[in-house]
Amino acid sequence: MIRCVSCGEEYDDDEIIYNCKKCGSILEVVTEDYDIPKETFEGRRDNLWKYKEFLPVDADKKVSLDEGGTPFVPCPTLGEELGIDLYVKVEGSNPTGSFKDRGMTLGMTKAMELGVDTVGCASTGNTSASLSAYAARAGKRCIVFLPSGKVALGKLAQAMFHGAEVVSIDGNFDEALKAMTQLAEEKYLYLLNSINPYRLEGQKTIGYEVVDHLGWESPDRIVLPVGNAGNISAIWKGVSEFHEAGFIDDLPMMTGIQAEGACPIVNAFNQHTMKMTPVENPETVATAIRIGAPVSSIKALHAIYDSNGFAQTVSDDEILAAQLELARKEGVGVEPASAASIAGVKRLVNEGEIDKGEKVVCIVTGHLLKDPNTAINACTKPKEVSADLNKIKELLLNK
Ligand SMILES: Cc1ncc(COP(=O)(O)O)c(C=O)c1O
Ligand SMILES: N[C@@H](CCOP(=O)(O)O)C(=O)O
Repeated sequence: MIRCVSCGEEYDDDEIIYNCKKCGSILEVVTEDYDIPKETFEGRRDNLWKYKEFLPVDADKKVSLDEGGTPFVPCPTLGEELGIDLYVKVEGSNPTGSFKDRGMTLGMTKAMELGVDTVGCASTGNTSASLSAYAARAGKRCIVFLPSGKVALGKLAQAMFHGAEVVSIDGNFDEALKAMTQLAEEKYLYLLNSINPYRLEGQKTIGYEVVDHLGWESPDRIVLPVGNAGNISAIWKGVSEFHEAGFIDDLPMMTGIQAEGACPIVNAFNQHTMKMTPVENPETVATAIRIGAPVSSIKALHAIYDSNGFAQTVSDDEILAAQLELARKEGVGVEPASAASIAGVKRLVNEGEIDKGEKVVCIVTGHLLKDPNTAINACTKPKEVSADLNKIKELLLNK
């Protein structure tokens, strides 16, 4: 069953619907059976289908590239510097290099169940990269709208290479999503942005995996970048479900980080309101979260308020510095948006919002190679030398 998060109106699973017909708000899938012992998952392969009893599609008919089961990596150097117990959940290790694959395996499996022939999305890059791969796997037509000139190279290459029909929109992501949503409402295609509640059912497994990694305990805090605001909502749903099922006693403080130039959720949080006012011209180096009107703002703000969490901005300089630091001190390569989580943790520790000794899990959402241009621009150019050993030694000595 699907339910409106605002008025509670209920809809059947086989109805293709993105907003409540009664009040216009967004929808969620209702998990009905919590009577499953956690031992059920023991000995299963480490991917998100390990938790199939909590997923609202038929796992035997899944469209899958073996997503989920991503590395959970301690960060002792950064953690010690900050005085916290820090971990990163490396979502760049998913098949197309971002957490979106978790959503797409669910979304595409649902698309097959519904019998649709065309799928689509608007994207700042990763959603389109993922959808195009899963559509190729499922043999479906795929249409993606991208904001012209604002998509990182790796992501654009993926969407094109997997055979999506890529349309470059002369406008920002929010405008592209509006146009794509209208197409979906006219039943031209099945929309697989995160307004689709089945997408988020896949992404909630990040929350499942974090507590599973920690030996069925909740961390004190989960920190992640927020753009269209689906992921923070999904992870909160995941940990809340495992709490409801009795697998964990506590819940994490959900902490969302946005770039200073694209921070409608942080603005709402600072005003203690549920009302998100869109940012007209969002701008940030972290193109993945260059979003001014997040569709899941209601769910995200609930996640933050209900978990006693926090929302914080970081500057582009802080994002780029954190990206480099994570790569050089811990060996973990992530794209700029993902590094916003680390930049946010640093700020919140310095401001005393995160306590010393807290167990903090940052969700690093996408791989470094998604945005090679930004990575290369952050480094000094390689030195050039002929293949002469003496010259090479001289160069290395004059480091
Ligand atoms: C790498 C990356 N990180 C973070 C986000 C933000 O996630 P959400 O839109 O679910 O808030 C996105 C896309 O939106 C992304 O591609
Ligand atoms: N960063 C996203 C923006 C769209 O988010 P979605 O979760 O609603 O699909 C992207 O990669 O396109």
